[in-house]
Amino acid sequence: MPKQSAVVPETIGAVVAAATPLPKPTRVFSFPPPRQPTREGRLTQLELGGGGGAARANAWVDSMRASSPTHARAAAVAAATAADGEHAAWLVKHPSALDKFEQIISASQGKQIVMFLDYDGTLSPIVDDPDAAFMSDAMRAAVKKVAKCFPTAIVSGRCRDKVFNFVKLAELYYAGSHGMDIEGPAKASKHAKKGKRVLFQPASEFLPMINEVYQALLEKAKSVPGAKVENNKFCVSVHFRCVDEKSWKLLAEQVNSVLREYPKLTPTQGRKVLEIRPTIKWDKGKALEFLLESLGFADSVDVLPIYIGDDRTDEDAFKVLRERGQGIGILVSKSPKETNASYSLQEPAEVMELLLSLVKWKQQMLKAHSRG
Ligand SMILES: O=P(O)(O)OC[C@H]1O[C@H](O[C@H]2O[C@H](CO)[C@@H](O)[C@H](O)[C@H]2O)[C@H](O)[C@@H](O)[C@@H]1O
Repeated sequence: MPKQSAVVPETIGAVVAAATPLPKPTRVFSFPPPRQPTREGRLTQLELGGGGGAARANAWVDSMRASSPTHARAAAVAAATAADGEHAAWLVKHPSALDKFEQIISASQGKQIVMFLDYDGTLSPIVDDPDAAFMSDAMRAAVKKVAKCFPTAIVSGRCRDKVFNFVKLAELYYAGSHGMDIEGPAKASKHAKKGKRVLFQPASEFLPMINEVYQALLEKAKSVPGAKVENNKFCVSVHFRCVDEKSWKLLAEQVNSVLREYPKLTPTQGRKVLEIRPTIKWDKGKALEFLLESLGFADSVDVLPIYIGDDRTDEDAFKVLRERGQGIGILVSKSPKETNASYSLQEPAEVMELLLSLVKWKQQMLKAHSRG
């Protein structure tokens, strides 16, 4: 009986990565001090098929198939017992944040909680049409309450304006385009004047290139029924969700053919999506650090960042928290996945439950404090 295996982010990359150096990142910014980009979920053009053509595009399509819920479900039916065992073992390593609420609360003793929330799959359910990924009013109300208690930021792969139009809460900070477009606080920032919000866009020089690639991908995707191309300002998403699986390879090859002309762009795999972005050392993890610094917590031990996300790109943020040895990463997933997060939640409904529990706890603390 085949064992259902966790989806390892490096699946696509590992085979070719050994032989393929990362493309040289272009330096377009100097904050914070650059580190090596993570390999997780990031594909070089060669891995996508740019240097080897069809064989590597096949490898990528296989990876997307293996990680698609349809196939995960089929495998789960075939190996239900093994999968249950595996899930139980995974939950021991990444327990439910709801079950371990007391543990989370005790980690926050004497510290300022700062909330970081991914959007798609975390605050909103995954749906076929990316333009219809609305969050519920109840979720919005929960996020609003959270933001009254703790500084709160949305960190999304979406274009910042678009994610703002979904969330519609002016009191939050927003990092769009996988953190490449940040509207953050200026209070404690060295980047702008006191009291004002600042914009930080480390990939701004890529704007013309991204627009060009968006147009080219739009044109190419026309030949693949169901394909959708989304302009996320500093990156572009090519959606496979509504494409017949038989045509995934064709779409991957179309993406290849465009990217071959743009060595400064890198594809990353998300949930039935390929995200094309500038090859710079910037990601959701860097955005988290930037926002913490802007809030005045750069080297502080008195802060507890909590990051909740569901996707491979969120791993960059989980990794930063793990490396800092500070903060709590929570992965939203119904199935076992290789992750740097410490805790898990199954779906957006559980995210909402956790947010409301945090609000309730904070309100009780304030009440107790005011009573003396
Ligand atoms: O960082 P996120 O806020 O999670 O954004 C990542 C991508 O999310 C969106 O795509 C995903 O959600 C869609 C709507 O549910 C779904 O149709 C798609 O298959 C998912 O990949 C968004 O459309 C992308 O642009 C984001 O990059």
